[in-house]
Amino acid sequence: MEPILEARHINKSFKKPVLFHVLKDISFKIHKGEFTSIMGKSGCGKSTLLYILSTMDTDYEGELYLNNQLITGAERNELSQIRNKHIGFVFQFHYLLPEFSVLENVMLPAKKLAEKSPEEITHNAIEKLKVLNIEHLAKKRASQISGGEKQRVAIARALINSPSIIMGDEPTGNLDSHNADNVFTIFRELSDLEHLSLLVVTHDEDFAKKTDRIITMEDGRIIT
Ligand SMILES: Nc1ncnc2c1ncn2[C@@H]1O[C@H](COP(=O)(O)OP(=O)(O)OP(=O)(O)O)[C@@H](O)[C@H]1O
Repeated sequence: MEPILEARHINKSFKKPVLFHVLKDISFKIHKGEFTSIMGKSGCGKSTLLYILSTMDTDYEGELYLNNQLITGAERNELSQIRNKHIGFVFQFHYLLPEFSVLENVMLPAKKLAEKSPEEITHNAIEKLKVLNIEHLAKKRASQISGGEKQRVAIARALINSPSIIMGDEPTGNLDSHNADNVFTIFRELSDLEHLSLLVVTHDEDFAKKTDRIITMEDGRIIT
């Protein structure tokens, strides 16, 4: 099976305040429909790696492939287009625009991509809200909904452009156990039913144990 995402020999160093080799020869593949978690002690390099995998940081050595396309070395505009189209993000903090409605928040990445008509984008956004069982919140302002609901809106927003992969940085880190379980169940279904790939950095061992694979990092390396 072809990988959705492949990292080949990724190395990264921070130059300041002193030279620090933070990622050391990281190589792995993520296949279609695979639900993978990344674990490791604080400071081992998880967020730094996710930043590179998500194409936000281009200052590294090695190669990164998305859908078999080499994206290392791509120009800023091209990278931004690739990111909007193929990668969905869910963070610890939802970063919704509080004064915008739930529907408008979900539509934003599709408007940015500008490939579809406003009618189509609205239709797709409502479909995503249905998938996440929050259609009834469409007209509410993001500031008026609960933390668990906000995270579901953030997931709907991550899905709007039908990405190949969802990347999460501590997506349940700010949620109580009930809402964290809900997020896990949503991710599990996206993986099992929609064959979406998911790559999630987490400190939550219970969450990680239920994923298909755990990548464990230590001191900038993958150890398992
Ligand atoms: N811009 C930077 N300049 C220099 N050092 C940095 C920079 N960003 C991160 N680091 C260092 O790189 C190491 C890895 O940081 P990173 O945030 O990737 O760790 P992490 O595994 O995600 O930690 P946590 O679980 O606490 O979020 C840490 O020692 C951190 O202090």
